Amino acid sequence: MDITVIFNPTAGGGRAKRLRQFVRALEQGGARVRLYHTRAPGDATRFLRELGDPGDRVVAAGGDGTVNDVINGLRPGVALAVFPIGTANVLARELAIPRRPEAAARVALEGRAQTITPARLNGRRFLVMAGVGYDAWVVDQVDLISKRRIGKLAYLVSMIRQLFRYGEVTFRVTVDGRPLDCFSAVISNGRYYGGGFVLSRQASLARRSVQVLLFQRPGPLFLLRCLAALALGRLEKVDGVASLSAERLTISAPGLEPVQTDGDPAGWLPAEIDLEPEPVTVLVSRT
Ligand SMILES: Nc1ncnc2c1ncn2[C@@H]1O[C@H](COP(=O)(O)OP(=O)(O)OP(=O)(O)O)[C@@H](O)[C@H]1O
Repeated sequence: MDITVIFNPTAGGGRAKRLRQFVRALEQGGARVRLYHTRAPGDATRFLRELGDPGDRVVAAGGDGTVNDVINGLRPGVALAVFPIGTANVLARELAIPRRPEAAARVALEGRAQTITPARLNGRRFLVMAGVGYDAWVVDQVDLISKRRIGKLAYLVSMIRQLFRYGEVTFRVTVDGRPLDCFSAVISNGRYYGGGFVLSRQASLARRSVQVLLFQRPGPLFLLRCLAALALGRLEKVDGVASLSAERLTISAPGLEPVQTDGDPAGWLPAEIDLEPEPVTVLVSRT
């Protein structure tokens, strides 16, 4: 079996030792491994698009941002595997992909094939979620040097800093033709968010739709209530949070507003979100 491993050396603050253990386990399992170290954001997409034949499967060794770069360069019919060595690894958590190198290698070699439907933001695929407003500001303003040093805590610092801006900007989100206003929105393709928190109980990676969560009340206090509810997995029960299933939506705002997908900066509004026609095959644990 031929496997291409795309390794992001910056993911999770650097995990070279774990990568060596993972590659060794793949080779001991009989695979021929081609290893590529990414050099910059988006490099994995370019590399895979230019590569003639990636082999039987492509492994994204990194966090959600690395998986995002990989699925944007993945050819139809090639299976994706994940070695979760990023900071949050939301997708791997949702699909129960193990973190230990030997166990993750076993899944990459002989896991069960599961099809999932990527969503798209302005034509670029994402798997986990997209956001505008508060969470896009948090991602946009996170200090990358602190992220390397203190990991998830860097997000906490950015979250506190951005809290007081929440409510200043009104977004227009048109959900399957229905115009709605909000102060932030998260578009979720999967159930989890920011690690192990359940964002939406209705979302599913297997379903051909996304779940749109609209935050329709202003003010930091409302936002704090939402964050507390998120921690308890009850965000959709908060008065002032609307949760709608959708196949296509557009988002706009008066000024220059950032968007995030899968936890990384993804350009600026306006945005159109829809679903990829072709599903992607991901390898998951058999048990
Ligand atoms: N060599 C590189 N130098 C700098 N950035 C890179 C490099 N290779 C990839 N990237 C970018 O690094 C960003 C972060 O990667 P990734 O999300 O995989 O790790 P993480 O942030 O630690 O994990 P998670 O998203 O699960 O919290 C991605 O946007 C990716 O495009």
